[in-house]
Amino acid sequence: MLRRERESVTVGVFELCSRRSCLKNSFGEETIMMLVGPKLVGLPFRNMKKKKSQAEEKSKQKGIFSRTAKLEVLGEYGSKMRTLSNKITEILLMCLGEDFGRKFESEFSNSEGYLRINNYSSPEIIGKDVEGLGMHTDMSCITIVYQDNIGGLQVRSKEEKWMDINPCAETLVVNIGDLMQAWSNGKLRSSEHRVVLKERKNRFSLAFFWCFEDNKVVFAPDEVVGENNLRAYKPFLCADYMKFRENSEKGKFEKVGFTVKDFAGTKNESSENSPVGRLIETREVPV
Ligand SMILES: O=C(O)CCC(=O)C(=O)O
Ligand SMILES: [Fe+2]
Repeated sequence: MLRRERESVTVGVFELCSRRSCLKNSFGEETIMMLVGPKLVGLPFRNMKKKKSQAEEKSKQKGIFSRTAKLEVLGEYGSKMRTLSNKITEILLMCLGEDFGRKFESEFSNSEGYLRINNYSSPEIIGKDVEGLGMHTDMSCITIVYQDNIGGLQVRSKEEKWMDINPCAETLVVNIGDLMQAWSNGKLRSSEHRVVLKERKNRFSLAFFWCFEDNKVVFAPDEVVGENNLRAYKPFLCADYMKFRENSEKGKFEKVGFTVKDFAGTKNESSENSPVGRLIETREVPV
């Protein structure tokens, strides 16, 4: 374990986010359209009591989660995701350098998880590239995605080709997000991905975003940058990057002008070609 287990957690608000007009949630009930971004669509998995009642109240008003049981199942799922996120982070740190797990675990010890239910309603027309979720990078350190068996998640390769990440039983997809890209000085690359709807069926996924706390200053430690590398990102406050992305409609899906590189890049890109990045940016992890 990377760090002490946090207090147990129960609840979050789980809402739809999609560029399309998806109006039902995965339970077939009314769903609120929300802007993309973990901070806008979910509550962190903590401060449970107060947040839980707020969430239930809000859910009742909107006709979502009429039964507490659903919240509890999702809460349990979120709790497992927290544990898994810690383990994955530890492995990533180990990939970056010897003993980095022990040295830098504290940097991630106040991270928070946000869970989002994505419900893509069946497209009216199907074509090659009907996007349920346009190309984007996640703002998180890492994201753990569960997708149902419909398929459609794609990741963009270095050669700018879309590759299918096919659903696979008992398998989760792990994406590196922008915060980790900045913290690792570009050694771990935030994956560009999207969802295309290829079938006239509802598609459902759960995305768990593991993010630094709002007031964390994101800054790659010298050892992570490495003696012979230049620093690729200026230090920035996590919350400021979230705002940068969320405050702009374009920032949610447009790659150009709205990446962490645009926000905090120093134009020193030498370390961005590190072999580590592309190899572990997206990987399926059996659980
Ligand atoms: O629906 C999916 O498979 C991926 C969702 C996603 O990329 C996101 O919510 O950021
Ligand atoms: Fe994503």
